[in-house]
Amino acid sequence: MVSEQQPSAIEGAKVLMVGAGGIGCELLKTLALSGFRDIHIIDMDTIEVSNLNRQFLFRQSHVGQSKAKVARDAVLKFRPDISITSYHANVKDPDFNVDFFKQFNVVMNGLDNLDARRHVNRLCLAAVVPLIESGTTGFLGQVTVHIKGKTECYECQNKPAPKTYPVCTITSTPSKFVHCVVWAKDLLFAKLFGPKNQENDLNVRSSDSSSSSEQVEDVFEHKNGEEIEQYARKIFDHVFGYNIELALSNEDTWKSRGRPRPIYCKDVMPTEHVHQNGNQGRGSAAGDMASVSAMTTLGLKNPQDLWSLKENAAVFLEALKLFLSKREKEIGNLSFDKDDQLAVELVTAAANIRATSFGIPLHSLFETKGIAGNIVHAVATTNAVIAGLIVIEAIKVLENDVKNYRMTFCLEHSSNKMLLMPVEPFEANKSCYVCSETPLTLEINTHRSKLRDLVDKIVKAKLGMSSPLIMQESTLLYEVGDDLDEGEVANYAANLEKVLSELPSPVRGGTILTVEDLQQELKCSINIKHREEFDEEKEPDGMVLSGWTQAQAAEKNSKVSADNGASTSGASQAASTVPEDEDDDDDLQIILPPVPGKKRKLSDVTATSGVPSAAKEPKIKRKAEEINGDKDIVMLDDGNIVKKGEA
Ligand SMILES: Nc1ncnc2c1ncn2[C@@H]1O[C@H](COP(=O)(O)OP(=O)(O)OP(=O)(O)O)[C@@H](O)[C@H]1O
Ligand SMILES: [Zn+2]
Repeated sequence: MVSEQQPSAIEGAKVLMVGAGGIGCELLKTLALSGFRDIHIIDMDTIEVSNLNRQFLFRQSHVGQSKAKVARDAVLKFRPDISITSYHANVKDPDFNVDFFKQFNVVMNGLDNLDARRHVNRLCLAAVVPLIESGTTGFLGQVTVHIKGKTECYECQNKPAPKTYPVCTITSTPSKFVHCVVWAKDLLFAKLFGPKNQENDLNVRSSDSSSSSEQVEDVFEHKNGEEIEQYARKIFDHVFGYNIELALSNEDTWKSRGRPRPIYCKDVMPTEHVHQNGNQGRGSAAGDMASVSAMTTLGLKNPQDLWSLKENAAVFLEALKLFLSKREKEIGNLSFDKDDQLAVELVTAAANIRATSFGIPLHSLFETKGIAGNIVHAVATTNAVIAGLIVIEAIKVLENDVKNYRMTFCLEHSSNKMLLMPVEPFEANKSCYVCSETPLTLEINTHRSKLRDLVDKIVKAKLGMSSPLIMQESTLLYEVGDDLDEGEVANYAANLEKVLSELPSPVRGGTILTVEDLQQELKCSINIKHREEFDEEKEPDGMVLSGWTQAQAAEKNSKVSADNGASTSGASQAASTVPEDEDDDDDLQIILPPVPGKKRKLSDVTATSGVPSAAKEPKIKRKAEEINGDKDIVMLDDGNIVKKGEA
């Protein structure tokens, strides 16, 4: 595929890479060795020891240094004649605006989170710069090409929602270890260390009891003067003893399942023992967060060991006490982080104690960390293959070889003897609010919901805007920015706390709001529909946004997620999730639909001057198909590789 013209197209190109991690290191090396001479690279992170096994441009001595800079320096050693510009920064910084993006011929992502990917997608659309997007998860990976007016944008297809579990399985009837981990991480950890007064299903469970809800609140509150040891034991007894007794009192639940066993602290962990082996502070100097570890204090060394119930109880109490004594300032603002040793220790111990109650096999800290952090171990070879494919697509883009653009999926098991599946890019989704002007509809209780709810749950969380501006006709209701004067800041802060119908320019059913992010140059209209009631389980946000294709992952009466939000290495577009099935195994599984359907060619898209016509082009893109008569090549339903049973 090398042609006479390639060298000049490549040599004259100015390209931007975002992310210098697993894919990024491979990509920078491949770009440099393929003849690219002007490469810019943004990464906000510093090098960690855990990166060294696959991010081969980095060495032990680089730990703590900027990834973008070290990657640049490493590649310049073997290609000193080219220009590499590094930025140790977040791609969402305002400096990287549309004008910044306009200087590049192509942008390539090697990111690990949806938020940054969406942001780059919007800037590329606004700057009209081609984007090559990528992701890997273990052996799975994909590379997709997004060019305004020619292909779909990164957000034309919904991204899979994280796997969710029915609330009652997590709070009352766990049957797998993952249920205990989700309980420990999303309910218990969040209740102990997250924002105060949050609605939490631990409360729901407890308030089913005859005790007043006031008493329940008191259990988690660490009162002034209450000894840490006493507090830790009280929490233990409440969540592993009392709450299980409560669950048992609902006889109907246990007619067809094994009854759980309440576990009280005194039964497994006599007071004297805790005092004797308790927090002796070994290796956990105050102020040095990384070394605060219950395992270290208790002399437990191997993270792959299975702990006994007694050891789990000791770790639970010790970890809780260490949080209260050494990390007191963080309490109220913590969310579970797989890289936080003490958090993983507490969650492992809590999940194992709960698993013991329910007769579920116990797991080591190493295994629990993988489950809780949604970790799929990175495969260096997948990253290398994906980086190679990115460069191949970048070259086609630079040569305007439109007919040969491909998205390529990298599979774990061959399908029709193929491990790499090239697929013609899809046309843009006409109802995509990002790359088309389709208005959205928001059902909301305008008498109850505040502007803050709309900003946090819809504009930021769903629409992915970081610096939003909200307008009702010509009245600005909300805006963020450095250039606001004090009066404006106070005015917008006051608006946030008002219910929609009581805003200076009231928002009611029939109102059309304009929501805009100036940095992303993205603007969309939201038609407001007033609705009185929402189903707490199915519509936990108390509002429903529609107007473009909805996420397909089944919500299944659940708001408890198995994912902590940011995927690790993120073959986000390829990796879908499935609703929980009690019978599913924990293997990754790729689901290929039957070969069907009509094929859709990119040439059809370009033939309509970049405006795909629904009449000419039936909706066939979500089906597997043959391409160019090659029967060995199929594409995936929804462009998704479905990972089964991963949590
Ligand atoms: N908003 C952002 N701006 C700049 N760089 C980003 C942004 N978001 C993510 N990145 C970078 O993208 C890279 C993704 O690389 P990778 O998936 O290998 O993750 P990692 O953090 O290096 O490894 P792991 O998550 O497995 O510990 C990281 O280096 C990360 O710093
Ligand atoms: Zn789109």
